[in-house]
Amino acid sequence: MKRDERWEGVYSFEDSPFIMEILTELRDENTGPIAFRKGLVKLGRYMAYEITKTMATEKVLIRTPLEETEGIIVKDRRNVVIITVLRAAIPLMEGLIKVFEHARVGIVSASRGKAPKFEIEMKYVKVPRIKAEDTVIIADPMIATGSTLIKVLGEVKKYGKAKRYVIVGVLAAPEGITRIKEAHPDVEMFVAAIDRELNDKGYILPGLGDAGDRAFGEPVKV
Ligand SMILES: O=P(O)(O)OC[C@H]1O[C@H](OP(=O)(O)OP(=O)(O)O)[C@H](O)[C@@H]1O
Ligand SMILES: O=c1cc[nH]c(=O)[nH]1
Ligand SMILES: [Mg+2]
Repeated sequence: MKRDERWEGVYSFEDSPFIMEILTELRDENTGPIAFRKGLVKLGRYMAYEITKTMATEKVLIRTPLEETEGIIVKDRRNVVIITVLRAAIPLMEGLIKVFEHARVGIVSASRGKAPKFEIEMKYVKVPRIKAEDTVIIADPMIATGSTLIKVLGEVKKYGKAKRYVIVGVLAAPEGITRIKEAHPDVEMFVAAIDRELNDKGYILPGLGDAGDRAFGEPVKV
């Protein structure tokens, strides 16, 4: 895990060869939907494992079959709310919940309109009560202009004040990170990698394309 000095509380996993190998497969245009979804699940799992290193632990006394000894529990692992941003976060959430198996889960739909406005349509919001001891993990693989997550965070914060707000993503553009940190300075961000820039259609470069379409197929209008 590597802190990015351009912002407070922003981390990438560019120092992890294994996470970078999974990301390489996701970026590759020859990777089909089955491997793409599996890659997102894997990234969710391994990034969640890394994030447990930032969580509070507590000493516990237990007995082995032979004697008493001291161990630990990752206390905050038990107080997690995962917010899944439809569509592309579904496989990422599947990976995250393997590590945060106690998590309550909120589902939020968000669909980004076209450039230059990138208006976010949010029709479906089902979020559990958020408590003071909770770590709220907002899962969205792609952080491009940041508009989606700014809106999602604004909505999620209505459900109670958490101990931590943590975004988990795959790729982020610098523009999006800056906008999110300006709107929500209390948010931490963990992404596999921070890419170069956005193109004029709001896609991350070099990126991996449209994560939702690559995972689930391109939707059509009827
Ligand atoms: O940072 P932003 O500029 O807001 O863009 C990021 C959002 O765009 C994609 O969702 P999209 O609207 O394509 O929906 P989908 O997941 O259903 O494809 C992606 O999954 C993010 O949620
Ligand atoms: O590059 C991008 C930007 C937004 N959403 C995506 O799925 N990909
Ligand atoms: Mg999409």
